[in-house]
Amino acid sequence: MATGRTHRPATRSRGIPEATVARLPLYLRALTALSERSVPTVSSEELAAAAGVNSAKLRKDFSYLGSYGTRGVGYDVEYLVYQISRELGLTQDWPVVIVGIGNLGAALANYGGFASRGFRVAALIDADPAMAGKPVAGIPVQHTDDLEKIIKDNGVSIGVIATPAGAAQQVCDRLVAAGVTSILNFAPTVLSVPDGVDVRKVDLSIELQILAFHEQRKAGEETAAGDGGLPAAAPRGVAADTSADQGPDGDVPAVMPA
Ligand SMILES: NC(=O)c1ccc[n+]([C@@H]2O[C@H](COP(=O)([O-])OP(=O)(O)OC[C@H]3O[C@@H](n4cnc5c(N)ncnc54)[C@H](O)[C@@H]3O)[C@@H](O)[C@H]2O)c1
Repeated sequence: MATGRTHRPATRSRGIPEATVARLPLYLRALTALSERSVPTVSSEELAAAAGVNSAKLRKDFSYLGSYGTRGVGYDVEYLVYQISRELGLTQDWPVVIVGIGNLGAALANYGGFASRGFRVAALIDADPAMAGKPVAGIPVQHTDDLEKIIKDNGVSIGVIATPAGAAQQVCDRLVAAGVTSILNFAPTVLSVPDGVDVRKVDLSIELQILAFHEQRKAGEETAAGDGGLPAAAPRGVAADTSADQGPDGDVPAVMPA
């Protein structure tokens, strides 16, 4: 039984390391922005800067995709978008269910960024009978009594949990029993899942706490500098790495099965 996240070997079956897989969405985001500006090619240095990654690492990552670019020209933006999308499994449609349609669940349902990245919100599920049938983002909310049927009918493998913490494990268990194998958890609790189920946790308050830690250090350094003494904390080249390539524990994140 794995807790919170599943443990996978550092290298996936197709030979692409997990750390590379975790950076692919960063490249894709940068490449999509270039594509929207109709930029035809990009150098590894430019793309690395846009993605916030070291350029040698980027070239190594792309070598796993069999993409080496052309000397003096760089990488073909459209082709790389296609290659990375294919590698991440984004060239197919992924039906997603959101469970818990309160403030957060409704905001997620209204977020257009899922559909544009191939994640179709197939159903919204909530335990409150008063919400059943009410449309949110144009989709009628369905009651949790029908959760298993909804998952099966829609062939859903990805579930988003936006319930209160106390309900999250039970919701998770039902999703997994119904066939969901990837869970994005917004509830502030650690979920237990069987092997083979991937869990990604999003917690904005943890991100804020990390920023607060850095703010505190900065304030300490300023005070010490003002005193004319040594800095209270050694200056630390803190990479502003709040990107998704690191989980909150600094581990390489588990990824959704492609
Ligand atoms: N990860 C983050 O950064 C972040 C940010 C905000 C909120 N949250 C968390 O997200 C969750 C939702 O927050 P919110 O503000 O939307 O709360 P909310 O109270 O507005 O909504 C919760 C919804 O879940 C439903 N629900 C309760 N038990 C359920 C169950 N067993 N099955 C299905 N639905 C159930 C409720 O009927 C309600 O509609 C909380 O756990 C909160 O702590 C996380």
